[in-house]
Amino acid sequence: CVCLPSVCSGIGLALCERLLTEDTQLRLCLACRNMQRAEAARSALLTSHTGAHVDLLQLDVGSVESVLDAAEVVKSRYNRIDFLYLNAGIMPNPQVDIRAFFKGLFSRNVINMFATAEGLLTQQDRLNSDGLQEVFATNLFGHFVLIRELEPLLCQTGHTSRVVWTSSSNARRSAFSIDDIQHRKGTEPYSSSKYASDMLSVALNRRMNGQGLFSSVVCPGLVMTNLTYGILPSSFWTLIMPIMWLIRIFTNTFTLTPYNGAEALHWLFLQKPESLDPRAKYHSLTSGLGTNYTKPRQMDIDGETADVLFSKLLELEKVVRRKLCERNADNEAHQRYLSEIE
Ligand SMILES: NC(=O)C1=CN([C@@H]2O[C@H](COP(=O)(O)OP(=O)(O)OC[C@H]3O[C@@H](n4cnc5c(N)ncnc54)[C@H](OP(=O)(O)O)[C@@H]3O)[C@@H](O)[C@H]2O)C=CC1
Ligand SMILES: CC(C)=CCC[C@@H](C)[C@H]1CC[C@H]2C3=C(CC[C@]12C)[C@@]1(C)CCC(=O)[C@@H](C)[C@@H]1CC3
Repeated sequence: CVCLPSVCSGIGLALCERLLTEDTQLRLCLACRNMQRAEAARSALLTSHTGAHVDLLQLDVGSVESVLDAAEVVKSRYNRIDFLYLNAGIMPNPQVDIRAFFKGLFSRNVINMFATAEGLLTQQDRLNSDGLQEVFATNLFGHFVLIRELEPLLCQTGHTSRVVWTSSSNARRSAFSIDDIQHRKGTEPYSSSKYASDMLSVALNRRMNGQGLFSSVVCPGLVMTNLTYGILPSSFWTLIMPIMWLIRIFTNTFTLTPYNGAEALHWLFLQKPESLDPRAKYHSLTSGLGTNYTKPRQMDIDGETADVLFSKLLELEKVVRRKLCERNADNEAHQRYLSEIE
C-alpha cells in the first residue's frame, strides 16, 4: 500500500503521523523539494513509529522537469499507488486588507470572513522557470502533470485508487476565470488556484471513476503552519492567539493545529471511494470543546467548465513539454560544442 503525501511539514506531516498510527503496514513515500527537511520529517516519523516503512522522494511540484523526474523514480520503485495526497501549496507575499477586516468584524458576515478570508487577502505572484505563474504551477499544474504521469500506477484493473487535494475554503468562483486559468491578471492567485483544484477534482471524477480513480477535495480549516505564519508577523500571531482560541467557540473552522487540520484527510483514508460525493468538499472541523469531525459541503462547480479546464491543462502540458524538450536539446548541443572545443 503506497501513499504519497506531498510534503514534510505542517498538515502533511501531521497526516503522515496519523496514517502510520492507523496502519502500521503502510508504505509511505514523502515527496519533498528539500531533502534535508524530508530526512528530518522521516526521522521524526520513525521515532514515533519504529519499523515504519517511510521512503523519500525529491519533488519540486512547481517545476515540470522535477515532476517528470520524480514520476520516473516512482514508476521504477512501486507497482501501484493506493493514495496520492496532493498537499503541497504556497501563498506567496500575502497582504491582509486591514480596513476590510475591521469592516467585516462588525458586519453580519463576520463568521464567513473568519472561515474563508473572503475579501481580506491578496497575493503577489511571479513567473517560474517554466514561464508559468508560480502559484498556479505549484498549487495546481504540477499536481496535474504528476497525476497524468502516474496514471498507469493509479488506474489498475481490479483496484481503486484515490487522489486527495488539500484545497481551501478560500477557493472562490469569482476569483477564477476560465479565460485566465493561471490568474495572470488578478490579485488572488491562491483563491483562484484552489478553486481550479476543486474543478479539476470534479473533472477527474467525471473522466476517471470508470478506470478506478477517485478524487476528493479537503479544506483543513485555519491551521497555524508556515503558510499562516507567512501572512502576519509571528509576534502578532502570538499576541492574538488567545483571541483565536476564543473565536473557536463561534466557528468550527478554526482547527488551529496541524493534527486537527489533517482530520478530513485522515477520515477520507478510512472511507470507501464509492461512498464519497464527487462534488463535495470535505471540511476538517473542530468544535469549541475540541472535538474533531469531518463534514461535506457541496462545491459551487459546473461540470462542463471543469471539463474545459481539464482540456486547457492538457493543452498547456503539451506546450510546456515541448519547451522542455527544446531546452534540453539546446543544452545537449551546447555540451557537445563545449566538449568538441576542449
Ligand atoms: N494552514 C492553513 O490554514 C491552510 C492550509 N491549506 C493548504 O494546506 C496545504 C498544506 O499547507 P500547510 O501545512 O498549511 O503549510 P506548510 O507551509 O507547512 O506546508 C506546505 C508544504 O508544501 C510544500 N511545498 C511548497 N511548495 C512546494 C513545491 N514547489 N514542491 C514541493 N513541496 C512544496 C512545503 O515544502 P517546504 O517544507 O519545502 O517549504 C511545505 O512542506 C497547502 O496546500 C495549503 O494551501 C488550506 C487551507 C488552510
Ligand atoms: C484572528 C484575528 C484577530 C485576526 C486575523 C485576521 C486574518 C489574518 C485571518 C482571518 C481569517 C484567516 C484565514 C486565513 C488566513 C488568516 C486570516 C485571513 C486563510 C486564508 C489561510 C489559508 C486558507 O486556505 C484559508 C482556509 C484561511 C481562511 C481564514
